[in-house]
Amino acid sequence: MTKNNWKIQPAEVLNAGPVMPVMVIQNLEDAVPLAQALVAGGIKVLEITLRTPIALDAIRLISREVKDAIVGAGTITTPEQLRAAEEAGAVFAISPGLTPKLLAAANDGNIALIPGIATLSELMLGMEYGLDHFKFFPAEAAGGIPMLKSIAGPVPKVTFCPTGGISPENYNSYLQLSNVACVGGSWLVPADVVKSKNWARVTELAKQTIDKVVSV
Ligand SMILES: O=C(O)C(=O)C[C@H](O)[C@H](O)COP(=O)(O)O
Repeated sequence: MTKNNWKIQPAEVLNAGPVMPVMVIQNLEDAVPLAQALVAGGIKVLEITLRTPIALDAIRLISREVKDAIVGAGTITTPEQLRAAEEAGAVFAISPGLTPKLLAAANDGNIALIPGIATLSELMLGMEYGLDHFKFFPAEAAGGIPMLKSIAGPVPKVTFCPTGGISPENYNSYLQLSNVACVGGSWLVPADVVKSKNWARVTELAKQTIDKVVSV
């Protein structure tokens, strides 16, 4: 489903690569080098969570300076945050869940919303607002692969980005599923690696992860 007012469609975001890093940026000075390191490793789509006070500034900087990145804001739970993310330059927003208010605000706004669902009823509510791409969160805790397979029975035409508990051990199993386009996770940006500003390691980890994707 295409929404003409959105700068980019959810399908494009979820199909731009197999993995989406969930970034928690503590220091603004890390924002651009971290994003560049991920892009150098082959990752285009970045989710910058609004979990830190400088997150919006980080989105602003990365959108301006890392041209090859598709920059999104994560942890969006309110219409106000959605508008702030758009104002900062994000082209999409990801949320851990959904509410009618958030869905309505997204329909009126200019950036794509990829809301989180963990139940069929939440999924059906999102579909009522015209969406067909969702985050499945928290993936492992909410039923993991068996849950996604079960959803594909009654609702086969919806695509997911499972996030929450995804790891180097299980990401390929998720990527094999018919209703999964990509997976998200913080494992791609380990806090200690960022803290030590080891950007080469960030690039290496991204490359290794993409290289090990088993094509379906
Ligand atoms: O902050 C948000 O917007 C979230 O919805 C949560 C994150 O996507 C998960 O916390 C990532 O999960 P892990 O990869 O298991 O660390």
